Amino acid sequence: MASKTLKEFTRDEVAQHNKPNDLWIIVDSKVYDVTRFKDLHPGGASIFLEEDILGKDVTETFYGLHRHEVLVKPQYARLQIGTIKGETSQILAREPGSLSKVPYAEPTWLSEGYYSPYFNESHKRLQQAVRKFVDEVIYPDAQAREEDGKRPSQAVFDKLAEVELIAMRMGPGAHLKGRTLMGGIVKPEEFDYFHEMIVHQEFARIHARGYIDGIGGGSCIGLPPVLNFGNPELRDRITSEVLSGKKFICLGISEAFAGSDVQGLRTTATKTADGKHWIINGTKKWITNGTFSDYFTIGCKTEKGFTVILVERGEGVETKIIKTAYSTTAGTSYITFDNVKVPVENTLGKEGQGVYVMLSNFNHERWGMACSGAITQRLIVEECLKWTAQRKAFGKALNSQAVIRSKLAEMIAKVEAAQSWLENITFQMNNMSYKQQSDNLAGYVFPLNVFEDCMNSDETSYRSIGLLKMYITSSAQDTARDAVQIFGGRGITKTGMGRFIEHYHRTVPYDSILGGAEDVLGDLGVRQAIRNMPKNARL
Ligand code: HEM
Repeated sequence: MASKTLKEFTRDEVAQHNKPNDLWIIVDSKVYDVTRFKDLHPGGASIFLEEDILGKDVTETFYGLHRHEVLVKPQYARLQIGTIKGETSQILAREPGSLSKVPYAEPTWLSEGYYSPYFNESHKRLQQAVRKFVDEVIYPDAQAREEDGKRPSQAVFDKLAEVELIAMRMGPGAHLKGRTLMGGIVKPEEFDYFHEMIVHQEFARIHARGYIDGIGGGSCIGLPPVLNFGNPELRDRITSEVLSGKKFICLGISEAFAGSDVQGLRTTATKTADGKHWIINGTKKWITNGTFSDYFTIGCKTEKGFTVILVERGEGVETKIIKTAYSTTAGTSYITFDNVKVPVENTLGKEGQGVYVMLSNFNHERWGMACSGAITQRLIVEECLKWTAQRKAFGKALNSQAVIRSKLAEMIAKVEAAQSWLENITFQMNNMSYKQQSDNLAGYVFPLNVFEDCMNSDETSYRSIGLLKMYITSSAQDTARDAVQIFGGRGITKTGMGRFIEHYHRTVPYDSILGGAEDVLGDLGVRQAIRNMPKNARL
């Protein structure tokens, strides 16, 4: 609207423009000339010709049918010709980087007037900067890519790399050393799991589940084995390429033949006669980011057992897209390896000990998913609180119905519980060594039947990350179902008012399957508790 001078009108003046060939309306103290637009209106022309619309204030009707973003789009914003004298707009689009004032739309630590024992000034600085970055850089690309299904734009990866967000998404550690994080607002040595939680939670605010995986789902799980088990040359080269956003890596374990059952995997790696190379044959399925990855951290069967090997894209490697319920922007792929020759130096960890390599990042991955799962659920609470306040049915706001309030109560309680539990676990992680985290928060889950013998004999784990993730993903599915009921037909429609609800409901099962299926994780948590029952405990 910057180029157009807006005039001021009285409500009486607007009311004069009440004919089909001269039609103005008022929305939130702004005056729109919709004379020509009415014939292009996606909701039809006839609705503008009603007595209560022609020349009238239609704010309430408008917000019962449209998201505010409609008026912000340039093609519709230009319909505004003026404002009402002496009035100011009440409804404002959220400023990039700002916090929501809707109750429960933000976790307690970001809500005005509340306190938290966990977060300090550097956490707050990071949260503000990442939220602005997400609003300005990631959200627009995420929404466009969800539409066209293409991979996230390289320009976004370049910007992510510039502020070291790709590195921060890997969590605290040596890979952050010497890097300038978000323009220097957090020092690498002070970066802890709460900082990482902030990054995951802010990223998850884009209402685009496939895109979240598209901008780094593969590297978050494919790079750690290289970081922790690759030889120094390999580790440094690949880490630098991936963290600079120039190259991409993914983790390939599951196959059409087997997922959790590693013994059932069929991809083989056989050594050449001179012992210098592996020859890899086999397939992988459901590999996030596979279609655009340059590197593949894959599980193979070798003479000595399960082994993890890094494969570079080249002769014999083919990737093709798998269409899943979420967007192809995640690059979910089917991969074939036909006689792929790989130097033995690309072996990650020891031959036959791939299970340790694979398990080493499992807890971290699950916890990361719990971070984003807790926040996407919260976004749905915000959508529902807004919708039930602005939508009228039987002459009253939806939230005046007890049955609606009861659903909202359930949703709010779940999301608050999820975040509190997550923050507690994150605090434990910050204060524990890696071994203590494995012993006390995780235990091995994948696949229990085969690798029971891998478990630490001194394991004391019973505050389980697995149970936390199970709770978040199962309550998320309840919330998705309730939200669809609240939004009705709009909750199953890909455009308009309920589009984020439709998206959430369609993609919410991802978190309950990826990184450990919900039931398996729940069972693991209870088994750990049972194993840790004191021998002398009696009623
Ligand atoms: C400046 C004024 C308006 C603009 C720019 C506008 C724009 C739009 C757009 C873009 C849509 C497509 C759905 C969406 O993306 O949300 C739509 C749908 C619709 N609009 Fe409007 N509109 C305006 C005013 C109105 C008014 C005053 C009414 C009510 C009398 C109305 C009734 C509808 C209806 C019934 C639909 C279909 C909604 C659905 O499918 O659920 N519009 N409008």
